[in-house]
Amino acid sequence: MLVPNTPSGSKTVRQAPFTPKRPLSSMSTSSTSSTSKTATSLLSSTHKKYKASLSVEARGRGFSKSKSPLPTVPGTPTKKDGSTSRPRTPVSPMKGSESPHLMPAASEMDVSNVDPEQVLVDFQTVEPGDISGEIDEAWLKANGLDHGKQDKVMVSVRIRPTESTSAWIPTSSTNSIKLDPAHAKNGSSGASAAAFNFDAILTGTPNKPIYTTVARSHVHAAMEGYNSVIFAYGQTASGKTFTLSGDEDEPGIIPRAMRDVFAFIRRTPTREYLLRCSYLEIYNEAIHDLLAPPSMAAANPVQIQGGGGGDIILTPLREEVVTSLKGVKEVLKRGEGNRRTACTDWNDRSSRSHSVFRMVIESRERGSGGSEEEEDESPSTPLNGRHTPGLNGRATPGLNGRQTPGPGGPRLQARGGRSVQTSVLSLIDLAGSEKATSDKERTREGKYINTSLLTLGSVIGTLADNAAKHKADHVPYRNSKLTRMLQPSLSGNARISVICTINPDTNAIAETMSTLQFAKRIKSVQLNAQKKEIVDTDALIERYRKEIEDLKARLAEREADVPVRSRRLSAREQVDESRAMKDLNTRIHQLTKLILTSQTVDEVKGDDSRPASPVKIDFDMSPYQLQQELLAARLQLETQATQILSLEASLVARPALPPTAPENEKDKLIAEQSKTIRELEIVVKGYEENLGEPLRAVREDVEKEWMDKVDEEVKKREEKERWAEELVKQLDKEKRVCFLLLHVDDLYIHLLHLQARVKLEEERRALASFVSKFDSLGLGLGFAPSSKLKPPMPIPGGAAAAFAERQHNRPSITPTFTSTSNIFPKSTNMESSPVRLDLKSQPSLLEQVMPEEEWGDVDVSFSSDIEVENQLLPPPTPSTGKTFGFRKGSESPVREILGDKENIIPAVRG
Ligand SMILES: Nc1ncnc2c1ncn2[C@@H]1O[C@H](COP(=O)(O)OP(=O)(O)OP(=O)(O)O)[C@@H](O)[C@H]1O
Repeated sequence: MLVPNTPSGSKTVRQAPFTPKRPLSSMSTSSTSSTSKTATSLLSSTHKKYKASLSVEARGRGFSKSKSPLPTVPGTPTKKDGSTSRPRTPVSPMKGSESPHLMPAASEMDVSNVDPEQVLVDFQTVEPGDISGEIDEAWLKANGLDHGKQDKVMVSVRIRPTESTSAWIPTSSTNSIKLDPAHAKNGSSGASAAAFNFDAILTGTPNKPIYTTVARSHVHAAMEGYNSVIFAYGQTASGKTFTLSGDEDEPGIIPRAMRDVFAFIRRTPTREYLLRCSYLEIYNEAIHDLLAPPSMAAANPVQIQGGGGGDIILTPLREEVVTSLKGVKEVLKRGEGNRRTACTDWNDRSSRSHSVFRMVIESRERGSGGSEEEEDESPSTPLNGRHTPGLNGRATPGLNGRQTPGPGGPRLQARGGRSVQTSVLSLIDLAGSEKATSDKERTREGKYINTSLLTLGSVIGTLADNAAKHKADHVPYRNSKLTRMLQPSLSGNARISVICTINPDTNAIAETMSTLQFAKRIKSVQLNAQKKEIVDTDALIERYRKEIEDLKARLAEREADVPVRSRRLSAREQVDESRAMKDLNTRIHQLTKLILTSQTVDEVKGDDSRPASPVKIDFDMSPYQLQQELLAARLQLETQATQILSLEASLVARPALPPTAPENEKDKLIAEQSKTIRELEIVVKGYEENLGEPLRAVREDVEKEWMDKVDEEVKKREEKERWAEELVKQLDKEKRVCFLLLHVDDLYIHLLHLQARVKLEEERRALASFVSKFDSLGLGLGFAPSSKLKPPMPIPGGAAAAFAERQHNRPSITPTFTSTSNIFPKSTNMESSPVRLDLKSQPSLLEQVMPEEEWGDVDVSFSSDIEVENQLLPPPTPSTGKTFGFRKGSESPVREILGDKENIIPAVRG
């Protein structure tokens, strides 16, 4: 069994997924492998627990790695977690945009925004915490591990720990590895059991020995002015990202290298440094700037342009100046957040792109700081109390005539005869070669990945052949973006260290064999890295002139070619073309200014350090170039407008999903919904065109025809309503008049009635006076009670008494006024017969309560009647007649019936 390469006594606590509960130290002691032992002893002296908080950079990716079990590899019968979580949508490269701190719109440390002279780092400015204390210099020297000085690519193999049986036998003493004979030709795989020899065979989980062995010398070479490239190559899930980035517990090569950079500066008091970082990825054969805001990165993929002498220019590529380890961590974190990773059949967070982290290191000797000349030349206040050496106004735009202009070019100025060294440290995490997966998107990515890796393989193969046979065959660098980008390094101008990661499982023998073949080929590539240094500042002007001429010639060539080419180019390519021309033009402009400025120091300094304004117009541009600029700007605006619209539409169309829903489900649903929306839009459009229009026309015709009729009907109805209203009003009026008439009738009858009474009263009085006269004359007929013997005899006052008696014996008479019509039928002559006898003794009209409302509008009241009667009648006298009282008791008038007539006598008041 393969054992992790952990030194005994090591305090490293991280456990490989395959060794869950056993301390690594105990495992190493139980090992029977001689190779492990060798490696263990080799590294034991350097192992201390790495306590630096480098985790920030690696957390995003490392977290899942440290927690997830070691994934199986292609060919493994069971897929990870039973395939339930597959396939997952790749993490969007724009993910970082969700987090504002991950994606600032523009970094203050963007190299175009800072004055390089103000961000120099030297041994005094390096924080003690930024220094790697883990490297034992003495141990390094003793073991002679400075492979960076060799002219060959340094090739190491790292074997990922496995829980199952390893098919490979590593021999650390000879740095070789071979297939277990049980699995060799005679075995199932059909592969050869021949041994492969490399610079180092590495096993185990700790990343520190890996850094020390395969990367540190190359990082130092970069600090000393050599271009250096370190990359990890291997099949998917073999441990490339773990090796380069690592995780929280085991920081990988990148974080360790950055710490080492600052440690190096701290140890080098004679120099000062300018550090710039960039981070990019190659995804599906397009290069994206991982430090640019996502929208910009998506709209402007990075282009590779060939510089003079085989150098390349990457544009537009953001470079961020870093002055501390913290700054590097932030840059790394931002870039990692934007990397494309996805869950594949074999790896939870498989890198779907090749990622390249670059650090441009410029340095120059520190000045004495005390000379008068330097004081004069450097009026600006030095950063962090340090003194910036004197300047002679010369920038260092080109190195050996081959230095790339634009991004990546030097910013530091060579001063006072002191040279500026420039080098680039590239740390590359390649995407893993893989078999077709169960997911379409992954398979498509896999094709791109495999193609570029194949191209890398054939480039390396040709280079190796050329080196072995002293040939100069064409190297197909241009067949992929990866090889095109690596061209300057692979063609010899860099120190290269390759870590080939392998999965030792028996089911991955073919892939591992292929990785080892690649490692073998690249081992034989011949390198010849040179330091890049500007020493002779006087010669610079000549170089500038030459470079200006070259650039002008290239520009003229392109401009001459434009009319023909622009017909063939797409809009996008035209934009790129105009951008490239703009770059050339800017460079010419800069260089021209620099030459002039060599005599006018202040002017240069001001121009050079000021960040370019985005709206600054370059009046030296030709009309054609300005037109191209305009076109490019317009196109960009249009693209952005379309992007905004489509983003808005997607936002609106976004279906409601529970916030807990996994990303892949959301994406899937959004995609489905967008598809449905598009289909519906097409259907609606078709409907509108084919059916909607005719239907609308028919509806309009019908509406027009019927609208008049409807109006007419409405008018008629309104008229009828008005007529009905009038009628109701008329009826009301008539009803009112009838009512009035009715009461006038009643009143009239009442008056007649009163007249009749007055007349009767007069008659009664006349009769009474006649009777009393008659009596006074002695003619009154009073009769004594009669008998048979005695006939009746007149007595004095007898007539009045007889009259009274007669009155008394008369039946009562009650006038009835129940209703006018009842009392006085129309046919009745009321004047002649105003009173009638009521033999049934019905209550008198005067006894009835007359409802006031019935009299409401008639100005007649009882009181007035009573007034009239009071005036007409004498004061009441006791009467034998029948009397009827009003309801008001003693105050009520008294009604008296006299014979056939009725009289009303007012009641006695008080
Ligand atoms: N030496 C190691 N010790 C412990 N765990 C390891 C080691 N190498 C890899 N792993 C684990 O294996 C898993 C896959 O590793 P990693 O993501 O680095 O593979 P990769 O080669 O980068 O894959 P891909 O090409 O798909 O991106 C991770 O969970 C990682 O933590």
